[in-house]
Amino acid sequence: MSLKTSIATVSISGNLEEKIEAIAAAGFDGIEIFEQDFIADIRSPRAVGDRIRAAGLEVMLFQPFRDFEGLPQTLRAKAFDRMERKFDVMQDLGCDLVLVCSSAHPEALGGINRAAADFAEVGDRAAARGLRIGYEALAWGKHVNDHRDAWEVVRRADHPNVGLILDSFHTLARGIDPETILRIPGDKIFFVQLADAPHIDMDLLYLSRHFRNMPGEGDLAVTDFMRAVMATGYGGPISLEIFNDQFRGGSPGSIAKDGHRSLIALLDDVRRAEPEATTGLPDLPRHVPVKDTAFIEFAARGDGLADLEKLLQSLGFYQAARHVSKQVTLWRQGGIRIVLNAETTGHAATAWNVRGTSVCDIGLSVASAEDTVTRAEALGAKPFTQPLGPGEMPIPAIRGLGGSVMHFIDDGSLADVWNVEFQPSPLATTDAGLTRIDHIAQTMTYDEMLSWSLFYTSLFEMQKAPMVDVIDPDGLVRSLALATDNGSFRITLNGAETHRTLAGSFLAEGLGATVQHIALATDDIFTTAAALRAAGCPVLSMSPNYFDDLAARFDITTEMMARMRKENILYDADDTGEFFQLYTQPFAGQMFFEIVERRGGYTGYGAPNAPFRIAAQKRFQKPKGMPTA
Ligand SMILES: O=C(O)c1ccc(O)c(O)c1
Ligand SMILES: [Mg+2]
Repeated sequence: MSLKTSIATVSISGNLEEKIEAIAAAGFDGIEIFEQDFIADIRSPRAVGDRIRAAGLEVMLFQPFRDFEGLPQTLRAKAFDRMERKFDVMQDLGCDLVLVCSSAHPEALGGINRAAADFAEVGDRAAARGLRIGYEALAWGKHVNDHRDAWEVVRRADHPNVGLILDSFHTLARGIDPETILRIPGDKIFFVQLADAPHIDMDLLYLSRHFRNMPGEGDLAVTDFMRAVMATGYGGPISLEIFNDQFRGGSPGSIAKDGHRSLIALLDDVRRAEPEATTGLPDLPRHVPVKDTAFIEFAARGDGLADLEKLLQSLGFYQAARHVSKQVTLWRQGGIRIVLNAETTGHAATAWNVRGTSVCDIGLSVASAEDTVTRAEALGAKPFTQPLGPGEMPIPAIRGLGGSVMHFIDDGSLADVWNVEFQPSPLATTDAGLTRIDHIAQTMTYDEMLSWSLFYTSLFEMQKAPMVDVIDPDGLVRSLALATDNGSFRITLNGAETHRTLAGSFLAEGLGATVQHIALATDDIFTTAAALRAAGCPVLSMSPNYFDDLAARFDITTEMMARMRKENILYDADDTGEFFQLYTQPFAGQMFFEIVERRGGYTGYGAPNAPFRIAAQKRFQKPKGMPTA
């Protein structure tokens, strides 16, 4: 047995035809017809049903039928008539299951037995036509707003054509323990809808209709919910029902693909947590634990290349090797590798043509590069290859953010790549104490953030931190941090809503999402800062007001305050430890490097400092009308 996947038409943008095409292309088995999408279409129910089947999809559910149960007599008779009309449509569509959501009608009367009697009667009418009814508890239903009550109605209706529909949003957003699902026999669950949502304290109807998102994109325990569903022996479809304002305006194709990716990742998690569960999903390698960032590659040429080399030198890097056959150099310091690629053909050249100096490739160290690419492809990522030049090794890779590339290096033969492909230069004698890449910050539009967070969390063993708002003088930027448990790989996603923010103008100028800054770790930021100063590194200077405020907020010794002011070192602290940061001035448009020192268990990114850092950076962007210190 294999679980079938489905998605409600309401989840994606476009007209019904565009939705059908996107859903079929993304690889779903079936579709839930949200009635509004059907009513807005000009085709007959039969033509729509035929079109969906021609696209290779099954019409799995017709929904929603509202305000059915518990009505007083005249309204009740009308509801039954209305149901007969919808049965006509369903038969023409070729769909045998309708979702009845619990009534929110002001005149609906309560009473489990009254509702059960309504369902028993409508069950007979459905049976006469070979149709089935599924009852779903809306979290804001007037009398029934909990799947346990909906199940009691279905149980008492005791009709083979009447079953329960579970929706993870309604159960989890109300804080109902998903383990309660284990009391329901799997064959009485007719359909399962899945949705995640962010943890925002607001009215549930509003949260549900505007902020649902794909499993894994929000904060609900959708995996636990699905585990419980599987443990009942449920074998029906699992379907996404995502009401989301951004998705309604997004690209149908990419939203549908994200949905499919989220279901595969979820089913894989469920199978690992509940080995008895048969999902029908082909085996795939587990979430990839990232050991470290192996390298970061820039596309750079001409003056841009010379500028970047100079900046790297001032940061304590040295040119450690040269590629055997390409115009590519390797720069090192501590455990950090930065590759500068000046080739005029291939991937880096394409990136340079589009964006100029930019990060075109990120290399990660993983246990198995092959497994990583296998999992990525199963989740719908695109593999990346390009013709190998003389002396080059085939390193597994996929497409990442904004058409960039991610390569994977493991301890097998690939670990040799630096010796095989590169000719070493003489060793440097000094450095600035930088040890490793602390994090990579990628900038994108706000609309792309959920998609990329799902990309990373579904492929790698990474956790999301809560989203934070960063105030730019010209608008809001949202920031979402993803990290492995031990901090071996950290990435921050910055979503810009307008082009006037620093992040937004970076996007507009650079033609889309990419790496905006790279944070490098040091064990002693004061020593590093002194080395940078001696080497002429262009450090970003902070406003004196910033340091006055720090002195007021934290117990920092006068001596340390003086050093921080002198070196432009920013500071943050929480219950677990301390954090020191400094920034370079912007280069190549608006990229920059950050230097960080973490003390104790601090795992944040200095978010409280971001508005002041951005303001300082913007002083470089706007020569006119800006006071200078
Ligand atoms: O928001 C609603 O009304 C609505 C309708 C149908 C559903 O299946 C649901 O979960 C919510
Ligand atoms: Mg639902």
